[in-house]
Amino acid sequence: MTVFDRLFADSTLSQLQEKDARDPLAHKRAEFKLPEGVVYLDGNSLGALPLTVPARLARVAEEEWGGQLIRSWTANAEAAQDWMNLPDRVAAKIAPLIGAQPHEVAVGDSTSVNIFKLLAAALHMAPPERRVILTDADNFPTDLYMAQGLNALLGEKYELRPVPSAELEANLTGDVALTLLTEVDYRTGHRLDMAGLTAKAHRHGILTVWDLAHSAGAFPVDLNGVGADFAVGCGYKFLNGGPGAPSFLFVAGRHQDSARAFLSGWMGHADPFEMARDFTPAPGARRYVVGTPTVLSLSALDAALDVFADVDMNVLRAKSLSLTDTFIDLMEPLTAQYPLTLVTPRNHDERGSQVSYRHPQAREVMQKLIESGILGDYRTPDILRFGFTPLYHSHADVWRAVQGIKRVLENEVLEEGERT
Ligand SMILES: Cc1ncc(COP(=O)(O)O)c(C=O)c1O
Ligand SMILES: Nc1c(O)cccc1C(=O)C[C@H](N)C(=O)O
Repeated sequence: MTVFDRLFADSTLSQLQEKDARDPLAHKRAEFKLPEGVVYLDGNSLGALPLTVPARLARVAEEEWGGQLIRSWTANAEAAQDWMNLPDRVAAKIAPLIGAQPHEVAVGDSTSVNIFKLLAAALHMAPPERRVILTDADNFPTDLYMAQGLNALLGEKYELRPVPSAELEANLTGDVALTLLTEVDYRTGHRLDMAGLTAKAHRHGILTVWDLAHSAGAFPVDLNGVGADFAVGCGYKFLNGGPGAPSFLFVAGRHQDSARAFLSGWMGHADPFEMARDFTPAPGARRYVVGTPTVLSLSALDAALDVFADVDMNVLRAKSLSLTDTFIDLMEPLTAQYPLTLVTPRNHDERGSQVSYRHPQAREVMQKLIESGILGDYRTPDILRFGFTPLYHSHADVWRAVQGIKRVLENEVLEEGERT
């Protein structure tokens, strides 16, 4: 780097630091544990640890489990500490982040399992002559696999129709029973027009199942505002609930009488301890809670969600766009010098909170980046993916990440022995 380069780089950094000084969310970083010397750009895969979580887990383990033992299922209900209603309390915290009412949200199981529950409910509601499940050809594999598995159970009655995202709208036709779409593509970061697609689907009598894995906690989501029918999302990404955190599902209030919970477990019963022989669903989305709530992981997610209590999601979105714009701008010279291609749309409405590039040696580049403390993701076949979490990233972090990427591209990956 020449003296002039350094001058330019320094002034860029100081401009970014000025932005950070004005950042209304800057104080949130202190609420997370982030290791020194690491730029963590993987909160879209596993969110960082909120500092309140370990103490909460210790309390649940030592006092509620160790001390109260089985009484904790119902003890301290007045202080909202009974385990039995923990899934509903967590649902009530997620609801405002996704534009839902608390009774429209259930928390528990994995995203995959919740996709199965909602596909089953929606297919059962759809007119029987509609035989197509429309999905994005590049949807996350588990979404495709769950649809394939359910269809096999239903005797291959349906056609799973995967189409490129640009052709989704044209494929909203009268034979389609439902759409199964992920709002933000896990590889490219491309964000679908959820409002537009939902409205058009409804005009054609099609139900919508949205996967919000890369949306919830990343920007404001307004499920009721767009009239969505069903949705699922992950607890461990932008909601920071920890590895394997329970997932959430959403069933619009207007569908709750007609949608059926086919995985009808006793914890979704209106009165589990009545021990009745037949399933009577609990009111609202609670009927989709299947078995015994996973108290430890629900408690971690419950504590993690408190981070959002004082966060205006519109401010969070503005910061996310500023971080991703900054990253794209700083990376621009590198795309001219190296075989890097931006695959995330520059248009704000068309992206989530991640930025991705294609690179022919993406796997090796990401390996080197991780070794140097810049933690992003490699995704097949050639994607470098960087997730930005406005709660704990600064613009200076973005600058540091780009300097690190530049160093790796300059020094490391193109050595002959490492070519694949
Ligand atoms: C779009 C999408 N859906 C679902 C999942 C995960 O599902 P599960 O929580 O069942 O592993 C992921 C990531 O793991 C994802 O990116
Ligand atoms: N869910 C994951 C896991 O259990 C282990 C490792 C990574 C993940 C992921 O989050 C993958 C992810 N959904 C993705 O966006 O690629």
